[in-house]
Amino acid sequence: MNYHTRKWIKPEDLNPNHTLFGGRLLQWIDEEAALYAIVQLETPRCVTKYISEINFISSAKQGDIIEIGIEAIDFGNTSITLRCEVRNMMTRQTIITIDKIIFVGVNMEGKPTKHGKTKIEFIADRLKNQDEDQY
Ligand SMILES: CC(=O)SCCNC(=O)CCNC(=O)[C@H](O)C(C)(C)COP(=O)(O)OP(=O)(O)OC[C@H]1O[C@@H](n2cnc3c(N)ncnc32)[C@H](O)[C@@H]1OP(=O)(O)O
Repeated sequence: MNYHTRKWIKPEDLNPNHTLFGGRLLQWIDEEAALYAIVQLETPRCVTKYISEINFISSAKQGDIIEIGIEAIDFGNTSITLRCEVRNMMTRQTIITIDKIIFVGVNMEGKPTKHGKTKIEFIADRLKNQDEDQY
């Protein structure tokens, strides 16, 4: 699991109960997962197809720092399945787990397109392969 993104909980992120608003967290997760899918599938056109059960385990309060973790668990023909875990860096508790977030790569008409990917790729390896192809 890669924890690429950290967020600092500010007043505008809170619910009336003064804890992190769930909708805000889901917005952050959807964007982070979309970016992950875009990088892995190497296409800027990825749409969220399916999000499995969402389990809010603990919360965060103003001033806390949280980190969003995403990993790819399956590659389909046109889809990629991700898993997500968010944790509170202050309390070290897990805030949320989502077992499946499925993105589909689409063409200009919004129709699913085959991506040809089968495993997680790292940008450094892609750059290395590009360099090797050049020389
Ligand atoms: C990042 C964002 O904010 S995106 C905004 C929110 N998302 C959207 O607006 C997407 C709206 N939905 C759509 O446009 C369409 O449903 C599409 C393009 C995603 C999929 O179209 P469909 O005709 O359902 O596609 P199709 O049946 O060919 O399935 C495509 C893939 O999705 C998977 N899929 C389809 N339905 C489901 C489902 N209910 N659950 C899980 N996976 C599914 C299929 O298994 C297939 O994956 P694979 O090719 O890897 O085997």
